[in-house]
Amino acid sequence: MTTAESPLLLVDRADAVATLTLNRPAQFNALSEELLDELQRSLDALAADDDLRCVVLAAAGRAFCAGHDLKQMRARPDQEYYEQLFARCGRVMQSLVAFPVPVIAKVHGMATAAGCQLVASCDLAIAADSAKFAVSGINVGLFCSTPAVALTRSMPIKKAFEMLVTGRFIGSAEAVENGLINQAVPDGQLDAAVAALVQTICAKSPVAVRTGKAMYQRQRGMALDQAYEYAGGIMACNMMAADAAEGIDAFIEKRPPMWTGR
Ligand SMILES: C/C=C/C(=O)SCCNC(=O)CCNC(=O)[C@H](O)C(C)(C)COP(=O)(O)OP(=O)(O)OC[C@H]1O[C@@H](n2cnc3c(N)ncnc32)[C@H](O)[C@@H]1OP(=O)(O)O
Repeated sequence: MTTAESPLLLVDRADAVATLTLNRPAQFNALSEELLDELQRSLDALAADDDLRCVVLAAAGRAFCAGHDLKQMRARPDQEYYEQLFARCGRVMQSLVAFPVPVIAKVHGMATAAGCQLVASCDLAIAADSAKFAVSGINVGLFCSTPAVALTRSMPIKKAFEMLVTGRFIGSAEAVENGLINQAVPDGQLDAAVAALVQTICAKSPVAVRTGKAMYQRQRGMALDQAYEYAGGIMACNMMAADAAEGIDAFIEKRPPMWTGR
C-alpha cells in the first residue's frame, strides 16, 4: 500500500483501488479552488494508471462536502474569476464522469450543493443512514446552476428541481428512492459496504468494466438510433476480447473465470 498525502486531499492506493479523501474537515470539505485543483491533478494522474480497477471518493471529518467555499468565493467578487472557478469545478465533475474505471462516492454526514454535485457525478454512491443531502445554495441567494447539470442527469427532474429551489435536506433513504445514491447502510457498516462493492467490481473482467464504464456514460447523450449503433459496435469489440471468450468458456465448463484484462 502506498500513501501520498497533501493537506487538502489524501490519495491512498491499495492494490488496484485508489481512495481519494477530501481533507478540509474544519470547513466541512468545502471545495476551495486549491482542493478542486488537487482533485483534478489526482484524477488526471490516476486516469493514466492502467492497473487501476476502482476509485472511492470519501471525506474526512463530520461532513462529506458542503459545496463551494463560500468564504473564498465572497472574497473575490469578480465575474471572470467566478467563470474560471465554475469551469474548473465543471472539469473535475466531467473527469469523474469520464474516468476510465468506476468511481464510488462514500458519503457520511452532509453533502450540500456542489457536494451533492460530486455525489451525482460519481458512477455509484453508498451513504451512511445518517447522511443528509441538500442543494442549499438557494439559502444563500444562489440557484445552483452547475450542480443542476449533474443532478438532472442522476435524479428525476422534478425531484432535482425541488432540491434546487427549496434547499431542503433529504435523508439517505429518500436519496436512494430518487436515484442520487445506490444504497444506504447503517452508519457502522459504511466501510464494509463500500469495500464489498469495490471487491465485487474488482472481481469482474477489467476490460468489460473499463469498456462498460466508457460506453455507459457516452451513450447517455446520444439519440436512440445512434446509441444502439454505438453500443452494438462496443458489444462486438467486447465479444472479441480474450476475457469474454474466457468468461463464456468458464460458464460452459462450470468453473470460475481467470481474467487476463485483455
Ligand atoms: C454553484 C454553487 C454551488 C455551491 O456549492 S454554493 C455553496 C453552497 N453551500 C452551502 O450553502 C452550504 C453552507 N453550509 C451550511 O449551510 C452549513 O455549514 C451546513 C448545513 C452544511 C452544516 O451546518 P453546521 O453543522 O451548523 O456546521 P457549520 O458550523 O455551519 O460549519 C462548520 C464549519 O464549516 C464551515 N463551512 C461550512 N460550509 C462551508 C462552505 N460552503 N464554505 C466555506 N465554509 C463552510 C463553516 O463556516 C464552519 O466553520 P467555522 O467553524 O470556522 O465557522
